[in-house]
Amino acid sequence: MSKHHSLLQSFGAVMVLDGESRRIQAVSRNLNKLLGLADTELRAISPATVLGKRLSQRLRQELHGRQRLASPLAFRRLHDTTRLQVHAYRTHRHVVVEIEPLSPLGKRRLLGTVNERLMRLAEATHQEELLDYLVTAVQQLTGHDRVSVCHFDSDWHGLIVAEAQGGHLPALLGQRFPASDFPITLRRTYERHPIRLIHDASAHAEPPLPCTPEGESVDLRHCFLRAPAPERQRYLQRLGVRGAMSLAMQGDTGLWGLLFCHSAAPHPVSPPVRDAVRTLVQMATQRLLLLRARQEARYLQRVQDSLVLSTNARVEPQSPVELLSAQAETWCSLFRAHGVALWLKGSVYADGHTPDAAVVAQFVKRLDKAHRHSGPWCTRGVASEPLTESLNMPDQCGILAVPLPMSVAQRGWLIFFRPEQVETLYWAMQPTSAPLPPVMVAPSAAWCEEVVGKSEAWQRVERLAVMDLGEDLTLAISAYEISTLNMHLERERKALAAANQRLEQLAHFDPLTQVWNRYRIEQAIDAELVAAKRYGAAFALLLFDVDHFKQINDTHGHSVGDDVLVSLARLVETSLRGCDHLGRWGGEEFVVLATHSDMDAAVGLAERLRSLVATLHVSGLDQPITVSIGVAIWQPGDSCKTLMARADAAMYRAKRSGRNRVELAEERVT
Ligand SMILES: Nc1nc2c(ncn2[C@@H]2O[C@H](COP(=O)(O)OP(=O)(O)OP(=O)(O)O)[C@@H](O)[C@H]2O)c(=O)[nH]1
Repeated sequence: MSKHHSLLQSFGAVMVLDGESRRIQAVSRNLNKLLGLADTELRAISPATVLGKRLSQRLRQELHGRQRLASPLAFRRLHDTTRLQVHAYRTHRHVVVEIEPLSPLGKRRLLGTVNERLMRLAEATHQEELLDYLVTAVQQLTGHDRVSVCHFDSDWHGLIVAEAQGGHLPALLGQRFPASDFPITLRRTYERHPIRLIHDASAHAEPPLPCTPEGESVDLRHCFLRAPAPERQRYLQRLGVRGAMSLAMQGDTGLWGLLFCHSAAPHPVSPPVRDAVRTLVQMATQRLLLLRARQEARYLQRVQDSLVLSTNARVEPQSPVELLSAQAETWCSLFRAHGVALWLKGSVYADGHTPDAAVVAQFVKRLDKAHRHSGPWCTRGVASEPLTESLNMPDQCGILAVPLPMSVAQRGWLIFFRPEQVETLYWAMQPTSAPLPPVMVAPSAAWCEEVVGKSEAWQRVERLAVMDLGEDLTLAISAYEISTLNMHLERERKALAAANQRLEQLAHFDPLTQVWNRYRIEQAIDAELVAAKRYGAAFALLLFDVDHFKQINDTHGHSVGDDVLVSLARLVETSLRGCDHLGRWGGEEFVVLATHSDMDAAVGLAERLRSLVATLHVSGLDQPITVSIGVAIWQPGDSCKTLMARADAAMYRAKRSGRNRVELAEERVT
């Protein structure tokens, strides 16, 4: 335990009791003065002599099983007008009682003033207004020479953001205190004891006097009256400060800042004023957090408003290139960036000031390895960051990159770039490590430093917002990929349908005449045979053959022969009923399947067709075209083969009987 942990400031007095709070084991030297006791009396006192019987009993009760008094107790000693305030807490072995005089300040008046200040604080709508009002109000209450608010940045450097000046100390507004001024142990202390009062930094600190022979050193680390550590004393001296009070401004994620009250001369602050300042600071901090939360919410809303992508994308999906060219400007202004790149499946899409595509790809490769989790990655010093220092990014200083979880195996990246922002920082006091310039400057003189090679810092809210944007973009790109995939599928489906149709055509139609081929007409005949067998519905087959076709071919050429076949098929097909079918049986032979037809109807149809064909005129052919037709009527027990054989025989009979005729097939002998 370092020595100063058992030294005390003298603006109050301390009594160290045993663990039972029954016996005094040590007191501070000034206790007798505070209580108006003779030095000789000190050795013989008990808690009851100091506090009175009732209060010492109450103290024992309240500390029973508790670490500290819930709130201070006030008392007045017999025959004495001074009111005193008592605080007490337990250490490992002792109970430490701190006693301070209460100034006869009009408590009512103080309350009224504090209330009025609180109301004003609660009405502030901007951080600057709020803090300016806070420092002014605190200075009026405590009378310190200078009251400042110091805000910590993410590196724990403190910037003085508001200040009220009484004139005796130099201004610190806009200056910074290095993080080394606020070591972690000091910051932790503020979590436990949000207020620190140093009445006189130069005052001689004293150890408590042991009152019993076994009196041992007491740990006064948590004592409000503890003396400042020697290094803190020196620090304040360098600042020209003797009286100091500081209060923690506790944010939701840690210490937001500190409120400092400094005076060039020793400066006491009575307990009620301290309480009032503490209330004001707490209220201001709450208000501050609320204002910041509102500001962040407004910013996030703006980012949300720009996230129409996913909704739009569902209606009209855009490609990554389209997305980027439509949104890059908005995104860059939201994230205060001068360039943005989108890395997807090995391709880089970029807008604004970005490094070369090859450099982006290299960066992504490293990032993918080094940064496995789903949150964003950022730096404000590309050249000094191990991941990026060897990459050629001359125009970039800051990078904010968010992964896009496109698939389990592969991530895309959305990357924002910020330029360098040369910043002049004003530091409070010369650094102790730096040698002093030959001409002595006041040790408290500020010095300024130009910070190069850094971009503006990426704010917490920006890192949150970029995750929203990343998610939205992932959705938009996935929607686009799905729609492109669907488009391909649709195209393939159509191509397949067309191929199927072609296949069907080839399989079922005669390529020359476009009427059914033999295979298809046979299928139709078989189907008709099944129906006829089941329902007894008669049907007929008409087999016809062009007369002297060889001679047409030989005389006029094959192509005229083809024309004859095509014209004939067209003519016959168009003159048939919808329920009858025409098929090419082979060569110049055709078959008509006449459904629901008995002998009369079939012969009638054959005759009609025969005379119709005789009227056919084909260009390049001056002779009439005639056909010989054999008609076979379905009989129970018929197959396609037997029916066709009968029709064929009838047709040959027609040929033999002089052509251009219809012959009815003989009935099958059963
Ligand atoms: N142009 C053309 N000719 C074909 C086609 N298919 C078969 N032929 C010809 O049709 C002719 C049929 O002749 P034949 O079987 O002797 O009969 P025909 O000359 O019509 O005599 P009859 O039937 O007895 O009146 C042959 O010369 C075949 O080459 C075809 O698709 N186009």
